[in-house]
Amino acid sequence: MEQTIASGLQMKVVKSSVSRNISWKMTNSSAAVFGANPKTNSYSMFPRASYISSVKPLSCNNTSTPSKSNEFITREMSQSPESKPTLPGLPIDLRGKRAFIAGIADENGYGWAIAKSLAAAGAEILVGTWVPAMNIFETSLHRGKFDASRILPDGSLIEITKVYPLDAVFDNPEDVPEDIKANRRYAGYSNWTVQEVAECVKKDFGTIDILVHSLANGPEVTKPLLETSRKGYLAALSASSYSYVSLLKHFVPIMNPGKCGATISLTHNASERIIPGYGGGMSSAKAALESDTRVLAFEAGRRYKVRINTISAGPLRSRAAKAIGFVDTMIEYSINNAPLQKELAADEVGNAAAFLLSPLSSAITGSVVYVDNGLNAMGMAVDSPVFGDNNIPKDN
Ligand SMILES: NC(=O)c1ccc[n+]([C@@H]2O[C@H](COP(=O)([O-])OP(=O)(O)OC[C@H]3O[C@@H](n4cnc5c(N)ncnc54)[C@H](O)[C@@H]3O)[C@@H](O)[C@H]2O)c1
Repeated sequence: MEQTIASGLQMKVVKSSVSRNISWKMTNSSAAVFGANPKTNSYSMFPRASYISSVKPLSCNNTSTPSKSNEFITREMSQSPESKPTLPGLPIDLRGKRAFIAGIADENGYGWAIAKSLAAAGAEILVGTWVPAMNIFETSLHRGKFDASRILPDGSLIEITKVYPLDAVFDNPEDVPEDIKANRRYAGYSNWTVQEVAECVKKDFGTIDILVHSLANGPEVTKPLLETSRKGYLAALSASSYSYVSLLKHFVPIMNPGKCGATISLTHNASERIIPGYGGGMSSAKAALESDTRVLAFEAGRRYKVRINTISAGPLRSRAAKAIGFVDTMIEYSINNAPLQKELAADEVGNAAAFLLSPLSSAITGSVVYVDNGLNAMGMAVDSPVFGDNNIPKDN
């Protein structure tokens, strides 16, 4: 029996009448595979050596028909170098696309990981860096401090075409107060309000295809909401939510529409669940960001054919997260309680972002996409000491 399971891909199903096992054999060569590499437990969106010459389902002793053929394919990859691809597979191909990523100031955050995934898929990378962090970021980049983290899956180093100074709290020069103008950390930089940065990008490159908002700031994040000042609360919303509205307002008009005109932001589950310690109005800011994602998806979709999504990411030891003060505990909590018991890697968020910013997700907009090992789906902390030795199933 032969079945076509993907465009042009032919698969031969050989059924043994004795064992009822089913083996799958690729005819007409092989397929590029996305997902986890079973040997290294790492994740990749790149075909590399992921070509199949012969595929068997892992455990189908008691089944007569395979239910998830793609899963079988992904798990049992033959990495034989002799295997030659004759079909292109299903790549995340962003060659010829230009991305602007707001919110990179070092190699440890989600913005950097997203930049790497987009670059690995072929996109040109422009970066917006918070003005006070600009000097240290550019210096470190040029001195090679990030070189070890610049390596892409094919061995090349990510190239950032241009870094723009940006302060996403200010829309245009008229908004900038005197104390900021006089601040020595802003001295020497110009054109860093959102409107000016968009104008500079337009002048330098004409258009972009992809916009990433990977920034947040809550000056009173360590304070409980009940103790947060009005000023602190509004500052959190200004830097972490309205900044996305402002970026879209100024950048969407220079975005190429269609399947690749896409933007994402990064949110946190504190928007919809109580996360004690994520204070200072930051939970409110993430709730606003998620609500805005839906409204903006409608407006930008109708007017500009641009897609707007947000990734609700699990905990990562970024500079911003360390400022909150308990990110290690959050990581441990997630490992103990999430369906997938592993530490979330930044590139898992980067790869999900690349998908959401690629034509492969051309019908997804207005969505909150969870990339958190499934923690958001839990309704109970299975490691709670109140359960003691009671019969709570913690795993299978
Ligand atoms: N790290 C986590 O555990 C986690 C979890 C879920 C969501 N997120 C979100 O991911 C996004 C990226 O954060 P991260 O954790 O990777 O930390 P990060 O420190 O790498 O990124 C935050 C960036 O925001 C920039 N920034 C702050 N104020 C700014 C301003 N006014 N204008 C321009 N840039 C400004 C900082 O310079 C920094 O580069 C944020 O939206 C954050 O809330 C993080």
